[in-house]
Amino acid sequence: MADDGMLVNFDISPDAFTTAIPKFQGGRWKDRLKAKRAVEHRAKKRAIETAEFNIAQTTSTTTSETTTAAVKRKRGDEKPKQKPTSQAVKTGEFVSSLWTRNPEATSAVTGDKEEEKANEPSNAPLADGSATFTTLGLSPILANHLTAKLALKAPTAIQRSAIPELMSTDSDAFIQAETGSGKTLTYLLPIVNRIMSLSAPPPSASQDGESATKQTRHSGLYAIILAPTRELCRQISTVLSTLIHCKNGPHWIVPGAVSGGEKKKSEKARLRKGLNILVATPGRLLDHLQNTESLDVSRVRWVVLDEGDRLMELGFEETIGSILGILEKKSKLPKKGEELAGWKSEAGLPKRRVSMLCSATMKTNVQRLGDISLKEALYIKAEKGEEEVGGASKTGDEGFQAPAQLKQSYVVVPAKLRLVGLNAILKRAFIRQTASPKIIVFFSCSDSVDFHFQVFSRSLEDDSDTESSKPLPKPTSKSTKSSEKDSKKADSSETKPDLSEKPTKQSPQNNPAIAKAPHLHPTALLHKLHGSLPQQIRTSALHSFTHTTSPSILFCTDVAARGLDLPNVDQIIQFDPPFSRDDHLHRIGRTARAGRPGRAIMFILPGAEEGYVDAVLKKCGTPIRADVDEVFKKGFGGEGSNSKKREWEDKATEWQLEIERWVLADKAVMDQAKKAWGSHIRAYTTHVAAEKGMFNHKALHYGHLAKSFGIRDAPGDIRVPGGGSGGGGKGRGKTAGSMGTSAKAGGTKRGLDAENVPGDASQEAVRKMRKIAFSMQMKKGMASEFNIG
Ligand SMILES: Nc1ncnc2c1ncn2[C@@H]1O[C@H](COP(=O)(O)OP(=O)(O)OP(=O)(O)O)[C@@H](O)[C@H]1O
Repeated sequence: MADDGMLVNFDISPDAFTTAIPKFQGGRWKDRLKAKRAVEHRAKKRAIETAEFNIAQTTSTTTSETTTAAVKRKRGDEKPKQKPTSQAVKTGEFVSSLWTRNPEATSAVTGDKEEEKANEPSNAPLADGSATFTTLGLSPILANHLTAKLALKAPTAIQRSAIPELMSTDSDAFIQAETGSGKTLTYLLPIVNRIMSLSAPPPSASQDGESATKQTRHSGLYAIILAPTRELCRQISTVLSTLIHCKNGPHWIVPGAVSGGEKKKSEKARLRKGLNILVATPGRLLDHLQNTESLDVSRVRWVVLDEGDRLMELGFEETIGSILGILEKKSKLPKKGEELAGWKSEAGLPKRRVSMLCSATMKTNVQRLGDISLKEALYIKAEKGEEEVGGASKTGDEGFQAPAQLKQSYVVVPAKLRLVGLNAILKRAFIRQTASPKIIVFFSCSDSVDFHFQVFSRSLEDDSDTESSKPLPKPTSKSTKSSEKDSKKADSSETKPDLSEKPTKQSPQNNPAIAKAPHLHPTALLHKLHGSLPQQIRTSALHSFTHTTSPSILFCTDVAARGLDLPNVDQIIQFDPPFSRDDHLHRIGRTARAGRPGRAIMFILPGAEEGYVDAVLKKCGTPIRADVDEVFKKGFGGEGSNSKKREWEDKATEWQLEIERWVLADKAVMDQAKKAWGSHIRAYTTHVAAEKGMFNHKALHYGHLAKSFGIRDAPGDIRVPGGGSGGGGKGRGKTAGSMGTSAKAGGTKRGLDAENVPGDASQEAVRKMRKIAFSMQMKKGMASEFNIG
């Protein structure tokens, strides 16, 4: 039987409800009440179990339309003809079947060609011998360090195109290359090499006895690198320090980071001590430029804007404009034609301040950033070499693809089956890979990350002597040692990098963002990352995900989508769709880096969302459509074919019911599930206008979606904690369309609640977005569509 698509249990044993509750007489009233309640509780529990049992029994049976129609509740206020006995389960609560009333996919299955041979890598180091680090013009010390110590055999295509140019030019540059192609080294190597040259003896030294000028951390701040997130700042600082601390290298160069997440006082102290290269988030840098007197920017030669489009999306345009204005004002670089005493020793550096903009994608906003930060810039691209910016064909982003070796796929999964689908895909990944896989799963909002983290890290039924009850493994000895070494380095020596956060501050054992996932794999470690987590927890979770030797999964929002270089990620799962084509490219770009293989799969709802395949996925590669039945079959195991009873359907149903019971049993979990459901819907409304046709929240089936969060209540009965009713209307099968705007009104939108944006970036960006959104709302009288995830 069904209610607008929900199979409701009418087949519950009459005993469950008709068993008379005995009258309790005698004794104290408290004891009588206790005994009565115990009996009522047992009766209720039995009813739920019977209901679930019946559902499990009927899942594989096709429910005939005639039967369902007879009991289908009409929309609107009309009462159902037959009062569902499922009220015994709980008023407003329904146990619906997973396998009925699901919309069908409209596109055809391409087949499960996942094992097909991958294309040749497009972002790998060049294997044709056309270039070495030495032929690019780098000093033998650096070149040797790259090959011998860092085991980089050859430059990548973008490095070959850009490094020789950046070694000699005083021109601004826009560097564009696909994800994982080594853009960080592309801009860092020329900067470090040219600063290094300051301490090398001048070419005339042997004849006239001139020696190199002694350089120290006080010689000047030569380069500023701006990145949108703290994680990225930290990552760039680490790469920088590995370059500087090479044998016979430029040990006097001191890099440092100011990106928030620690006391401003300690950042000020670090700046006062003197730095030669500074990595920063824009907000924090502007703050120091305005308030830290000891920050001397008069000799800055390079300003790098890494992840340019993301900087713009986060609303940093104004901040960057102000930073560039201050740098211009405070600069003491000789003007054109001027020869100032004391500058001769800096002959190897650019004579003017050079700006560089890096991005894997190029949207209009990056061009806008180029307009405010670049002058007569070189456009450097991996394939075609450098050309002047401005050619129409070079500025479109249509040509930008995912790395060629990345195997892309999608699976069309109806809303009700999303949670079991995720379980199946994760299990399948562990079955497929014998070694320790690393998997990243992207969600649209932090509440959803939190809920799913709880689902997959819940303990086993009897976990007293199972793996899951054991403490988390300590980080590998190698990583522990390196962390210790890092902290010692940063603390002890003047010439060592000043990384602002140490992963060792929050040990994995007591980090709430790291847990075991015993249901997926006995030794799997589950991590979570989103902007609402404290910085130390985020840093430690990322460190654990990167260094653990156990199978490892990361549940995250788009905070991990850009720039992060997490080694050896095997698979990306886009459980929630990305918010733009660029987000898609950046998310899947966390795998298949520097020539490594990788795979990415995206969940798509049947219907309008399938339009995303032609509109976006096919423009970024050649995606195949995975067979959803195969996914379930492989993930849950068991026999079955389309004509016979499918064993995996029963297994998936059992699993889903277990989750629903688990959600029901604990109010905190239930609240989390409801919050996640509400936030998921709100996030869905923030897709960019151009994609609204495919991601139309009015077409969402709230009831089916609730099931995928383990919630049995009808949408109208779901009270989202802190956000009122998620539904706004009564009825089980309400779609968003019939619910007006209540889902939006329930709380902050995805883009405005800082969940995807870390640190001071978040605060600043969110403040701005709120301001803009507010003024837009005032103008339009409606919610605007900001999307800063
Ligand atoms: N020449 C090289 N040979 C081998 N590996 C390299 C080379 N250059 C860089 N790498 C490695 O490639 C990985 C990706 O580099 P990087 O993070 O700079 O990529 P990216 O182009 O900035 O990517 P994204 O656009 O995603 O930020 C890093 O692990 C880096 O160490």
